[in-house]
Amino acid sequence: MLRLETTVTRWGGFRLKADVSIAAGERVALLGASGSGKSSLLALIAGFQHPDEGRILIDGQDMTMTPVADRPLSILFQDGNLFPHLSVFDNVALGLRPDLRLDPADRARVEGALDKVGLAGMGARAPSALSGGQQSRVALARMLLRDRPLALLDEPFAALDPGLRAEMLGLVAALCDDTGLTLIMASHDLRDAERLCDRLILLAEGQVVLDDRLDVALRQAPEPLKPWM
Ligand SMILES: Nc1ncnc2c1ncn2[C@@H]1O[C@H](COP(=O)(O)OP(=O)(O)OP(=O)(O)O)[C@@H](O)[C@H]1O
Repeated sequence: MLRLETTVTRWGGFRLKADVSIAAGERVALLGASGSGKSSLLALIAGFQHPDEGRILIDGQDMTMTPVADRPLSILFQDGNLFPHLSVFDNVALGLRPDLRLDPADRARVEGALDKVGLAGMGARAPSALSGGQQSRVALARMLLRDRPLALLDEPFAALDPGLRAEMLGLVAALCDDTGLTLIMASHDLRDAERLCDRLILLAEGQVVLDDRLDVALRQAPEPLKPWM
């Protein structure tokens, strides 16, 4: 579903190199120290940045220079996912109709998505009237409606307490099970990765230093992973 064909990207002294294939339905955790290149790699896949060398293929199509909006993916960041001046309902509805022109069937789908993430009846509220966990759920409901086959998550729940974080990761896992979503999640936390992902890519200084099934990596505990265990 996704192939980074020897992409090389340079920013000043930093060089990010990736040669990675991800199959449909895989759930990949991108782990690495601060500054190792996790967000940069996601930005490359999303199309916010373009590589200096190599190609990015999605479903066999060369999308190296394709604009963000034309790539078949949705993105969830740690914050800044919601528009503060729009209601919760409208924030979710944007996933379906960016112009917010909704017919009754669309409105029912938005209500359905809110229901699915446990926010039924909260559509009229402003995002500021929700807790951090609830705000994450709104962003997740929008992702659900966007219905794109590839989801990029950049430490989306890092600001939440451990209980809520586990709950949100469980919700995303259920969503993946339901829809066969392919997922790539940047994280600092191997335990978070374990809750959701089946594959682990470890980055260090812009290079992939480990790429394996998560359960195998946890069992074998190779040297580069030891500090994370
Ligand atoms: N557009 C850019 N312009 C200049 N430098 C950039 C740009 N994008 C990324 N970098 C550099 O790339 C390096 C990797 O940063 P990146 O944010 O990808 O790391 P990270 O692993 O996501 O870190 P963190 O866990 O702190 O979010 C940093 O040195 C950063 O300054």
